[in-house]
Amino acid sequence: MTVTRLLIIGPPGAGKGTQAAKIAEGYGVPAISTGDIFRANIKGGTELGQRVQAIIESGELVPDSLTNEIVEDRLQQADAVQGFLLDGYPRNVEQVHALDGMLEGDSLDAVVLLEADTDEVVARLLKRAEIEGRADDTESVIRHRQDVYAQQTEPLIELFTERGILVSVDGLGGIDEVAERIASALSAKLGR
Ligand SMILES: Nc1ncnc2c1ncn2[C@@H]1O[C@H](COP(=O)(O)OP(=O)(O)O)[C@@H](O)[C@H]1O
Repeated sequence: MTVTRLLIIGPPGAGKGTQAAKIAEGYGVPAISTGDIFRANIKGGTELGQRVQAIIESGELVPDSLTNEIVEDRLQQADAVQGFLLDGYPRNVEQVHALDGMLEGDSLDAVVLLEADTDEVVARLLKRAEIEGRADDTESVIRHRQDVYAQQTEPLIELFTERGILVSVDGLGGIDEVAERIASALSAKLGR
């Protein structure tokens, strides 16, 4: 059995969620989004949802201990044995180390960096806010999420480059155009 372990990273609004679903389908693995897990819990009014709601609405990161625990549980579910595509996790160096521990010596096969220019992504997110009404899609929270990304998540680019698994893709363009770019860059990297 070929196990495919992937990660997609990029600034808020780069289109990770949309592309994550397509990549996951292509490789026959589940797309696991920490943001989606948190939002589902907020919507469902669970204890976890209540704990994270204010944090997410402010654009801060949920504490690592809590986030790591959620991902560890999710990776133990049956559908993740053949691999997975992580979206939105790990998001800082501490979470990378936690994930390394969860994988017990196995490693990610590739990390897709979806590149997007700040002004472009702010415009996209404000447009999405009108349609989906995500509570963290106001302009000031969007700007804050971008600062958090620059400070905490951007350092991972160098880390994954050093590991030789980073694949950078230009996120500008139509959904299908970007999806094709990712698919060809990934298959070149993975050889499948
Ligand atoms: N790995 C994570 N660690 C901590 N907080 C997270 C993580 N993933 C998601 N979150 C929380 O959920 C929010 C939304 O994340 P996400 O859905 O990935 O959207 P985006 O990347 O567009 O900001 C983040 O701003 C953060 O508060």
